[in-house]
Amino acid sequence: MEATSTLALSSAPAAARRSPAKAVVASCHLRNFSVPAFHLRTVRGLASRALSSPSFPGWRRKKGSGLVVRAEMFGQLTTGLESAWNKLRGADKLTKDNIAEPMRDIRRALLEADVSLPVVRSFIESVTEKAVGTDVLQGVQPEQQLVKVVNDELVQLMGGEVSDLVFAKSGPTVILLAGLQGVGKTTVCAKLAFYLKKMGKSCMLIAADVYRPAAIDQLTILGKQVGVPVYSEGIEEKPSRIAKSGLKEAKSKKTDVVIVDTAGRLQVDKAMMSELKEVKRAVNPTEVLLVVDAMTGQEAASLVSTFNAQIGITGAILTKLDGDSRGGAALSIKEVSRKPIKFVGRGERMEDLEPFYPDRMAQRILGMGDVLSFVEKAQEVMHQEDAEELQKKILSAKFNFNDFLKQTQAIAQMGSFSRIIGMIPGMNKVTPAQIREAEKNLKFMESMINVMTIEERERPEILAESRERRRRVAKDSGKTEQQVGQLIVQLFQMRARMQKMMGAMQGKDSPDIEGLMDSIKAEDQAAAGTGKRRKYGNLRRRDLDAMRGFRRR
Ligand SMILES: Nc1nc2c(ncn2[C@@H]2O[C@H](COP(=O)(O)OP(=O)(O)OP(=O)(O)O)[C@@H](O)[C@H]2O)c(=O)[nH]1
Repeated sequence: MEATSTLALSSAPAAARRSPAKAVVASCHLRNFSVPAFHLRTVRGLASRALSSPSFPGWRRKKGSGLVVRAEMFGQLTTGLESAWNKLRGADKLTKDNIAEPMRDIRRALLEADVSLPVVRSFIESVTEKAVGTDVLQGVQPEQQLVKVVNDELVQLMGGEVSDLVFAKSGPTVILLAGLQGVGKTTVCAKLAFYLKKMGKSCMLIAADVYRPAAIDQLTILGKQVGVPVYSEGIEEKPSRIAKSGLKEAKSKKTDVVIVDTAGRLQVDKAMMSELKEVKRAVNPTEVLLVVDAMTGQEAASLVSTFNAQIGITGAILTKLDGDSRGGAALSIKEVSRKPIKFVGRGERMEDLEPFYPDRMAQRILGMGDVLSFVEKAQEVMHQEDAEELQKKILSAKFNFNDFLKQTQAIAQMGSFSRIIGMIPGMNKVTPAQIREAEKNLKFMESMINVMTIEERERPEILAESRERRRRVAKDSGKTEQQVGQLIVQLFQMRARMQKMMGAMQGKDSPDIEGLMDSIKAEDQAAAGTGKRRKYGNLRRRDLDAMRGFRRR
């Protein structure tokens, strides 16, 4: 990684505290990712939506106050590492003496994250050696230099490069999945098929878990859900025979990829291993992937070693990363077993399986978000035309409730809020409680939008001007008139913010929304029964003008 990118990365969290959306864009630019401009706008739009939401108190707290809450995924490790950087504040270069204490913090943070001891030892050794031996670059703070060394070493520790699935040169690619009970094997079968389908591959699932009848039903249901055929012969036949016959059928149907689900056990035992060996012999898989649960920490890494020694595997799939606040498994698997993590599961939904990118993971561990995954998710759910249309609307101050709903749905399709937030630099410190609150708030807003007429959604001005309409929306959605009023103000605030950002990005003068904010605050405190209040309900003339696209500014 170049020095400039380190600087960009290091400054991203600070910038994000001021403006997460800007930081996302800046990170993309500075790090020289070839992200198309309209996607950047989409990202900015999504981020600004979040910014405008009243549900992120941490994002709009007063100037100078810090975010004080912990990250969800890998939060413990991120916080531990932060204390290491802080110890170097004020130093002018990295020396053996001044990095001793930060290195102790890093060591402690890694051990607390359940990274295996030999891995921690060699990591600390290597970071120390590289940090002390490096000349501090002009304009780079020593703590930033250390962050860079730690980042590079974390990437190496997790395998350096992304490890892609290998496909057979001819005939179906066979992926054999193994793993202990309950780690998420059956779910991964379907998630993987869903992922491969998106790549344009045809798939078939083979139900070779004959010990748990429910596993066959579960696979059949999930197969239907993702639109992939499931081959099964019930529980009487031997798994190796089922796998062989399934493969024969897949060949006859010219299926690209066959995924074999096998039985799990509570712990490693001889019977499971010999059965797996038999299935492996029967289908000669291209990939043998061990599914492990991230929450088991370094235990997952030793399981990968054991399975590799006994049956020979090609890689691991790490599930339940969404519930793992420590990170020991992700950091130990490659180093301990020499086998790469190929995919990670980050939730229960079919779309919650992603390739494992060591560099992105390192950035998340360092609290710098995962801009690329965020952009990719946005690209998946936002079509180019939608993004361009949205941009036009933002520029002409026509962003309406339909766009609001569309974006809310796009965000929902991107996965849970916590995942999205975790991907934005500097935003990994939003608490789960704040995220839940945000989700609740969106639902609350949606319920009011759902009862609006088509015209009202398209032209929110008519709602702002008619107290009758607001009353009706309030009544139909079971909310108060004031809540409907607030929602309308919020939409216009959003317009204002988006325009402001667009203006800033294009070097134009940006409209001042502070006035609008003040008037809203004043409105909240205004006594009922004033002339203006009677005319516009709880909205004022100044708000309305601001809403109509800053006509008077
Ligand atoms: N939060 C979360 N839950 C997951 C993930 N992957 C799987 N699960 C859940 O874990 C539970 C067990 O998953 P299964 O797919 O049934 O596990 P299995 O390994 O096939 O279990 P056996 O067939 O008993 O060996 C289910 O409730 C899944 O929804 C993940 O990445 N995140």
